[in-house]
Amino acid sequence: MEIGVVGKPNVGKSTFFSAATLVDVEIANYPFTTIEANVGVTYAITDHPCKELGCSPNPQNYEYRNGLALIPVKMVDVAGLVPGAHEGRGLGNKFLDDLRMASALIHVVDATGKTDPEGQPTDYHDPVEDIEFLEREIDYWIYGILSKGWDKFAKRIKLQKIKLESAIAEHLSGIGVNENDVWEAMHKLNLPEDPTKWSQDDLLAFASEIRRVNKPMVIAANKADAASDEQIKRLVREEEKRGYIVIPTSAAAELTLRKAAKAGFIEYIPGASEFKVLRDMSEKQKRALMVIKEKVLDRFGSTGVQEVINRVVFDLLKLIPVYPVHDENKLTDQFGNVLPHVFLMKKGSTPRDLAFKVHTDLGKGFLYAINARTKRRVGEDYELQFNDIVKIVSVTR
Ligand SMILES: Nc1nc2c(ncn2[C@@H]2O[C@H](COP(=O)(O)OP(=O)(O)OP(=O)(O)O)[C@@H](O)[C@H]2O)c(=O)[nH]1
Repeated sequence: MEIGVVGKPNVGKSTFFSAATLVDVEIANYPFTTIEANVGVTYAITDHPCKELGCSPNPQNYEYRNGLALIPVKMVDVAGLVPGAHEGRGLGNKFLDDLRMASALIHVVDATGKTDPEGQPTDYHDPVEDIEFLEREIDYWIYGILSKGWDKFAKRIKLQKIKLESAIAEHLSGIGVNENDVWEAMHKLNLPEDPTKWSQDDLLAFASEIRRVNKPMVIAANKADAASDEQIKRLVREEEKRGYIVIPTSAAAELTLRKAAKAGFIEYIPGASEFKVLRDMSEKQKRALMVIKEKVLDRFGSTGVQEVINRVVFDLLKLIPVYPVHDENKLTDQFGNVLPHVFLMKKGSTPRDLAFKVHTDLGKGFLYAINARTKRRVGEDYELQFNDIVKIVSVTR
């Protein structure tokens, strides 16, 4: 699972990515390694079960702070969004390759409107247009993949009576589309069962629908510190009408706060509405932090960056944190570590899905699970809940 950060030049995309991935904690057991420069680790942050249960955890694949769980998530800086990217213009191909891997997107726009479509300074450019522009780029990209050899493809499917959803899903598997996505898109548009009857317009509409289900997007209305209330209100109103989550952000403020925290000047937990000064600073540093407090934290409640990440993980991707344990009474693993691991599971997942995520053998030998909160046995049909603590009982153990 990767979150892609996209945006045209100069909107603050790099600042957003740097801020989001600047972490002052190192976790030994990331479920992934970062090898490329544009790949980083960010955190989804939410209440930890110990906050409610009064325990003291020994986290191994996440971080714990003040009752919060910081859960690592992979983030990719998707560079190269320029008009015509879908045709390979500019960094187009690299752009599309990074896009292909992303499960969800954060679209960073300049809420002040002071950046033109090519990323140059301007008096006013409507950020709403940037959002429509990115949608079009992605739509045409998917359409391009689909329409290539479509007639032949459609005839073959019809002739050989192949299931349409699975054939299209296979055709689009390179961008992470599955049969369910295809089914959803087809039914929403009421497209004919016979693919030879699909027009070019149908294909484009279908591509658009696939984009909606396969590349869900949150809008970061960046440089909010420099934007007027009116500008932000309008952007939020326009885009919420079109189904988007829009969050005012100040990536620059978040980067400054995280750097100051990393250097030990302040205590700051991403997403917080305040910070605590720990050490004496120069006048200049103090002033910079004062400005952030007044222009960003007091005005918006936070810098917005962490909220964007949390909304992507918990609302858009509908992931829920679940903690597997060995001992449902002590909430520990075999070695006595309290709630050592967390897994982000798709909402609707079952204990068996969790078992498979922990280890294939555990999944294969799955018998039942115990909900550590209720101490009740739950079966395969149980739907895992946010912050569940679960003991898996398997024949392999
Ligand atoms: N006022 C304000 N300025 C910001 C904010 N975020 C970024 N900037 C400024 O916007 C300019 C562009 O930021 P970058 O992060 O380099 O923009 P980018 O979108 O990554 O641009 P490229 O690297 O050219 O693709 C820089 O001068 C940043 O300091 C913000 O939240 N508020």
